[in-house]
Amino acid sequence: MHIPPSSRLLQNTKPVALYSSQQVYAMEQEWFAQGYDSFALMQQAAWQMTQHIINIYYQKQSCIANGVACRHDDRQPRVSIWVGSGNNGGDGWLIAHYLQQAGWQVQVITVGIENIENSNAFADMDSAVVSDAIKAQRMAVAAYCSYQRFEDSEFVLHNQENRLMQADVYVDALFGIGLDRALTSIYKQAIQSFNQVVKSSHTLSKHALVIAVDIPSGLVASTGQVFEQVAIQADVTLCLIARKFGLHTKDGMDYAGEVLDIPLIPYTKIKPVALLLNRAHGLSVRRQNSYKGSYGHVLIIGGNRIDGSQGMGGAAILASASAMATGAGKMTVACHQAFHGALLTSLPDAMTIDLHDQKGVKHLIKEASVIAIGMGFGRDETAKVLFIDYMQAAMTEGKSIVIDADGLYHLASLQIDKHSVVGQLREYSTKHKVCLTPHSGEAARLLDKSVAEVEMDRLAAIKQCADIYGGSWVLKGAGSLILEQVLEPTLEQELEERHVYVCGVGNAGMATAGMGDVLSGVTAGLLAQQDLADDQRSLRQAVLIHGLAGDVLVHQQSCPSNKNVSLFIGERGLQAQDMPAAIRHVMHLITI
Ligand SMILES: NC(=O)C1=CN([C@@H]2O[C@H](COP(=O)(O)OP(=O)(O)OC[C@H]3O[C@@H](n4cnc5c(N)ncnc54)[C@H](O)[C@@H]3O)[C@@H](O)[C@H]2O)[C@@H](O)CC1
Ligand SMILES: Nc1ncnc2c1ncn2[C@@H]1O[C@H](COP(=O)(O)OP(=O)(O)O)[C@@H](O)[C@H]1O
Repeated sequence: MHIPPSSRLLQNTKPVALYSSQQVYAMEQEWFAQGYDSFALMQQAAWQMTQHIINIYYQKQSCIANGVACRHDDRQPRVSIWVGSGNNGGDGWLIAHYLQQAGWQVQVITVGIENIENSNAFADMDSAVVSDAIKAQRMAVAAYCSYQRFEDSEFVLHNQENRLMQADVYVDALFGIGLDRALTSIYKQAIQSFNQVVKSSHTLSKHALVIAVDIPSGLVASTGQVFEQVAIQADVTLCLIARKFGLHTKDGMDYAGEVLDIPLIPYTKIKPVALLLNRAHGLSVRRQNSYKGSYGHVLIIGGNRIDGSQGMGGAAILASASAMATGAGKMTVACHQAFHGALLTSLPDAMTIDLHDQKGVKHLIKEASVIAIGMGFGRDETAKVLFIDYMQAAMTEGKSIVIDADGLYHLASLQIDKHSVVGQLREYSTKHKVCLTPHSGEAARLLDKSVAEVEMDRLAAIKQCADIYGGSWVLKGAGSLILEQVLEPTLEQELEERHVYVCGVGNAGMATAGMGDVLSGVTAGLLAQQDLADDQRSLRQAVLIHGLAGDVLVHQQSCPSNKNVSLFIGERGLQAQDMPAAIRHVMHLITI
């Protein structure tokens, strides 16, 4: 369900625990070890999903006229249920059975099932050798649910466009959490046909409903990966037992639709792989008796121009404007002199210094409370020397540090050189705040991997980055991941695995140049404000404020006061330069 950002801002939405497939299997095993029966659990799952399907369908069909619900269409709904050979398919067979009992017209399409048993339906039901999926299939077949094999050439050739196949509701029970590798061709074909059949069922006045059992088939529950962009496009996902990590990061966000939980088994002690965050921490109001020095001094080091190549002054401008928009007290920008004029035109509140004035910049590092380094910093050898010099100065002075973009590029190359700065940084980050903000391309370089490898398992990638370099990390992208360093941890904290957070806000309008510079600015701006509590100026708070600001710009209903503040832009055409105004707005809305 799309939650308007206003509710994210104002409601007390708790973090949602997210789990991997392996963890959900472990929960099931814990449950069965207590003596509970697996087929009973499947029946319970299917029964609850059936009730949801009926309710969702009629809710969609109904309109409220003068407070009275009226239906558009009184004929029995048609449902097409696509089942695979595993337990997800078992759920599908039982849903077919229950919906047929409820009077629905049911058609089951099987994929990857060789033999459908239609005799001795209840024989051997208790035998351990009969899998739950087979038991479910036997029940549905014995109840005369009609079914058809997808593999039958007749189906593939004639039925895709056949109007008889069209349904009001499509249920995807091909794969659940068992999908762990790229799809073989028959499944790929089946998923593509499913999406096509759904599309051809849509009419001008009616949109067929797609419901995924547990997770849309094609989407990997533990990673959010979809292979070759082939997955079921669901309107609603009925998520069984525990919320899957893959529904909220990467491709999951494009395929899952609204996610409804069906918990089935009570509380588990298994620690989630991540927590989904939708809401920023409320900010405390400022003391009236305060001055600019109370809110910190941010030094942005970036915005370089290498002779004969493109300039990157915009990166420093965007980062500094965003840091100021969070409420930082003072700002100095160390950028190439060529950009000082442009910077002061757009941000007269900032002070400037030449990026190459090493003595001057190092003096300012002493003065500043936070340095953010790397945005448009340049990647040549001279820039690398400056990077090392400024990093060492910042560490000597005990400053909070944000490293982004070209700063991360240099860090990766220093790791290859086995330069002492990397070790120093890891050690330093155990006592001081250091935030590193790569996207997957930058993370790949830092880990000496391909981008595809990082994307395949973003959770593993962010953990590896933190292990190698220390500090707090965000791995940017749809559903950014955040892993924060605990400063001077107790022995207990050291042993305990840290939480990874998933950012549940933000939108694809933010996939545009300069948005990362904005995030570094927000991160530095918050860190500078020492009147705020640790949670209020953490890296995850920065990522949330950044995402919420993007949402404020894209969703008109996002903030009640938008009527007066014309912030609405929409996804296409949103620019990084639009963000500071929205950041200010979010800062205001979350101040309590
Ligand atoms: N075990 C239980 O008690 C419950 C399980 N439930 C359902 O069971 C599902 C999990 O069932 P399964 O573990 O059988 O897994 P699936 O039904 O998701 O997958 C089944 C099979 O597909 C194979 N497979 C994986 N990737 C493939 C690919 N790319 N191409 C071809 N075959 C591939 C796997 O090896 C496995 O044999 C859950 O998602 C949920 O829907 C629910 O009924 C709740 C209770
Ligand atoms: N589809 C999306 N959904 C949510 N956030 C996004 C999306 N695309 C980009 N963003 C966010 O926008 C920012 C882009 O950063 P980055 O790729 O570093 O941009 P640049 O290098 O141009 O500054 C990140 O914080 C990222 O998480």
